[in-house]
Amino acid sequence: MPVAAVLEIDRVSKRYGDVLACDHLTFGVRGGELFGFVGGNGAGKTTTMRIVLGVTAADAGEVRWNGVALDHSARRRFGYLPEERGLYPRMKVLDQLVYLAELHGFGVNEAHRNAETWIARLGLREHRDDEVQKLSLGNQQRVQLAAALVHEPDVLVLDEPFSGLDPIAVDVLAAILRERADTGVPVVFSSHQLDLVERLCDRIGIIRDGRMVACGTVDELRAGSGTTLIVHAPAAAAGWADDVEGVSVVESQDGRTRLRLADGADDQPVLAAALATGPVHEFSRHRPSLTELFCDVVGAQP
Ligand SMILES: Nc1ncnc2c1ncn2[C@@H]1O[C@H](COP(=O)(O)OP(=O)(O)OP(=O)(O)O)[C@@H](O)[C@H]1O
Repeated sequence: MPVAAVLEIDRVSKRYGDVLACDHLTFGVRGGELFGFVGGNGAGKTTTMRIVLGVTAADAGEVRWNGVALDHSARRRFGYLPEERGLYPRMKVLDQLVYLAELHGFGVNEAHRNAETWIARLGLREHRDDEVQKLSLGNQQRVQLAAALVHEPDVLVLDEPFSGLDPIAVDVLAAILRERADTGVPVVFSSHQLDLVERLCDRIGIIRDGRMVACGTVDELRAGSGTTLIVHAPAAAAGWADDVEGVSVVESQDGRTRLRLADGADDQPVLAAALATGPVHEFSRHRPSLTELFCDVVGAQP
């Protein structure tokens, strides 16, 4: 696979009646990268992934793989976990995975080998001869994941792959996705589990109303969010920081105040104002979590 392998979503738009599900949406996922695609309910994640896989047609824009607009044969090399899980309910797990690998051009022996490999990796050995419809939801999800992986795809696009998995399966899948990325595959997945996304992903894109509103590493997202200060001054009366230039109070409780420092503003006047109230037990800069960054970006007025 070329080093410059990249999946590009370029100014993709899609309208459903009054709803603009994707609005000139643009981002790229490089080979070897784990990319977390996050956004509130109805933000446009599933629509974007469907467009990437050709399940839904875009009104405008283009999706490219290695610089070339995607066509059917390129998409055959993609692994896709759709939101609407699409397995054959009465087919047995092993048969289903072998069948899917064969559909993607694998010979029968290789298809069997791959199917058995993913059945083992995803903890499905005891279910390999069960009908999919008889499995628990979490185990059906594991089969669906195996179905996305069984043909050794060049690109992975996974719509909420972690949903419904128990904590052990979450760890197994996290390791699998990292491993796939380490072989040069671009991996993009959506999730509402932001702690997991923060822990796992190299870069993250936050989508709101069909538009990419923040994209980068967690540190890059933090850099764009301004500085948060935590001050613990037990004797401070309410409103102690109101007259300090360049800060706004986010919340204040029991002498502990969280403040937002404007870009370029000096934090020392804040410390001086806090000391003027009495003892200061804590004065620190807070590194916001992805969940906090997400709430800032998604909760902000357009
Ligand atoms: N087939 C459709 N017909 C009409 N509207 C649609 C269709 N598919 C999606 N939409 C609308 O497009 C918008 C984006 O939906 P989408 O499913 O892409 O969001 P999402 O980010 O995946 O949300 P969630 O996190 O809830 O799964 C929503 O307002 C949704 O109602």
